Amino acid sequence: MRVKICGITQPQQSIAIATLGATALGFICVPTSPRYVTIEQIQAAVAQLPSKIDRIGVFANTSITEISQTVLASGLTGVQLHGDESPEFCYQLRQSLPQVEIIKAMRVRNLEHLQTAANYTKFVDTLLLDAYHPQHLGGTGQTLDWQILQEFSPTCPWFLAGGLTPNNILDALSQVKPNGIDLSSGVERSPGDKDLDKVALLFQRLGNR
Ligand SMILES: O=C(O)c1ccccc1NCC(=O)[C@H](O)[C@H](O)COP(=O)(O)O
Repeated sequence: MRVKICGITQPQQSIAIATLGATALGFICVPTSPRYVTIEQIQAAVAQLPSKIDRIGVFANTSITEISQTVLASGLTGVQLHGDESPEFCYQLRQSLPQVEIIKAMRVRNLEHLQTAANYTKFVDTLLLDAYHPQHLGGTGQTLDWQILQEFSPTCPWFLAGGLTPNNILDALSQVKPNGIDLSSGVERSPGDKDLDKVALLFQRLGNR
């Protein structure tokens, strides 16, 4: 199973988290986020990472030009779209960045909204389901209603996100079967400062999953 730890801001933490078992690290490229990192900070954080670790830039409601420039300058291997991007936008982004993984995040409000995920699967590599919050785009610590996800089986791989912690991860995975999980505030001391003890506990609880 893929494990993405999102909202990395410190180079030493990126190496430590990869060593503990993360398969992907997420870098927030949304300027209003307390976890925002510049291109230079991403370059520093990925410089020493083994090449097998996916480096995902998280963007929201920005232009294809800005995303492409950031990806090319910082060596990101994937883009996570966390705003209100349309399927058409995902298609256009794929034309600009054909080698880069495109992840569309859905901030799930209800079952009806979840059904719109099917509109994206032709144009993206991966979906990510996060909790909806009226004021904040992500990193909120709010959990999804896992019960409504029990039947969710899109035609592309997907990540479960939203309020996951070392304490609730096994409960979540007993109810839903995603291809990957994504955690941010549940393994943090404060926004952008990851708690390596919590990250270690997460991987201990995950065992060989
Ligand atoms: O984390 C942020 O600050 C953020 C800001 C704007 C857009 C997206 C953001 N995070 C996206 C993520 O992938 C988080 O890992 C995801 O929302 C889950 O967060 P959490 O509930 O804290 O585990």
